[in-house]
Amino acid sequence: MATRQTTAATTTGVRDAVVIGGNRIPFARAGKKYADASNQEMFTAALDGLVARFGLQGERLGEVVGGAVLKHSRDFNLVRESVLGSALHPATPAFDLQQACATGLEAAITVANKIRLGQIESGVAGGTDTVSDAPVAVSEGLRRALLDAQHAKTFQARLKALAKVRPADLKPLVPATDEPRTGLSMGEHQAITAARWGITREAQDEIALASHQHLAAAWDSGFFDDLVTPFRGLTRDDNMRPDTSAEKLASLKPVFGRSLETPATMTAGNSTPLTDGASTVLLGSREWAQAHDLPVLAKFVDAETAAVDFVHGHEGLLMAPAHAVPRLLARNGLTLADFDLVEIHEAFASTVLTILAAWEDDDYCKNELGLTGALGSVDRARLNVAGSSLAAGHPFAATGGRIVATTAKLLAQKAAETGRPARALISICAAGGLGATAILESA
Ligand SMILES: CC(=O)SCCNC(=O)CCNC(=O)[C@H](O)C(C)(C)COP(=O)(O)OP(=O)(O)OC[C@H]1O[C@@H](n2cnc3c(N)ncnc32)[C@H](O)[C@@H]1OP(=O)(O)O
Repeated sequence: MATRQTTAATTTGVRDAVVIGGNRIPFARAGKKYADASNQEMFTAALDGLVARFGLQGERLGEVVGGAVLKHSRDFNLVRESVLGSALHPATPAFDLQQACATGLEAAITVANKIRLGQIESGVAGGTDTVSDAPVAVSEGLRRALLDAQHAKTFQARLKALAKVRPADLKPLVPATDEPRTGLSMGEHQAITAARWGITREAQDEIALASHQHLAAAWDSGFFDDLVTPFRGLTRDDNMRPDTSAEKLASLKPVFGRSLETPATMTAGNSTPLTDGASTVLLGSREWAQAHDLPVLAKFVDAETAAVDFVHGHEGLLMAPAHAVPRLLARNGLTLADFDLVEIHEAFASTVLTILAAWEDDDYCKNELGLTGALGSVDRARLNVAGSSLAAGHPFAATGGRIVATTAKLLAQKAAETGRPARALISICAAGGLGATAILESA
């Protein structure tokens, strides 16, 4: 097992960063309601909804941090441009960051840490992604010819540069969910991991059904009324299928893992659908929230990221959160049983199940995680209780913001219901063998 420098307990001696609230636009099926919406339009809409909700018009915030996984080259300053197009004060700094599907959570970690260190008083974290307006690149041959032609000093030189273009160079490069180092899609990678852990089709469909049922119940109860603002005529996540059933899910044909020796189990129903959308979360110091007369939903306690060597090693592509969480728990003196809520991003239903199985496996925890035995089990009644990415959809960079805002509100509700503090664990896997995890507590 590769050794990793352990981090000292750094959570003391810094002030609290709190989650005040969130706003996202409803998530939309790819190619449907937001087919012609750009990342900038979606992120600005999510941001403006947040500004309106918390009366921040003209406010100069400490920082806005976010990003997109699929970005046009013209969007090099996407988040700053969105701020300039929003009702925030134009002197609000902003920057883009990107950590694949963990982008939104990584943005929240960055903003929370700056607040905790006293570098900023307030900030917004978030993300946006569209597969409908994805950038299409040109081949290396065409790109080189176009650049040479642009730099040519004479008409003849320009023609000479363009004459180098071959018919094969005209083939566009469309983005895919393939891992550059293996050529396998994330679905194919996860199918291998699911087969290795013996995850059944029934267990995956059960997770998918629960996701749709929980999300639909949350929408019906009004839970999202102060977390989502309608956009382009869409008022609810349109990936959600309140009428789906175990029978319908069982009838779907497998789409990933069909070339494996074991039966293929991953379908369109238990995999995240391709989705467009954007999300934002407002964070601040307690003092800033109080001075602005704003509510506090939760405290952003700590975070941990991890990466796995899925290229040369045998670990699954989406298993990094399994490695990050034990380190996060150890640093905070906690066990899995100490969490009232657990939010595990449903990249695929089997991702959730392989991570849960890994934590329950004595040998894996000893050999891969360096623990003395199994990390433990997650009470399923505490898992993704307001639905997750299978039902809501997964606009890659926007998922983290959705999860942080949802979790913070769930924590506030839980604490109010029980009269006791509540704690939540967040886990998000990402392309490239990455994973980001965090702990939130009711304020
Ligand atoms: C770190 C990470 O997050 S990694 C994850 C990154 N995300 C991905 O890799 C995206 C993976 N998903 C995909 O590539 C695509 O969504 C696929 C390949 C799984 C499916 O694509 P499509 O075939 O276009 O999906 P589509 O929405 O049309 O669904 C196929 C069928 O299943 C049905 N279906 C899908 N979900 C459900 C459901 N929950 N209940 C009932 N039926 C369903 C659809 O109605 C459709 O039926 P039809 O053919 O009769 O119309």
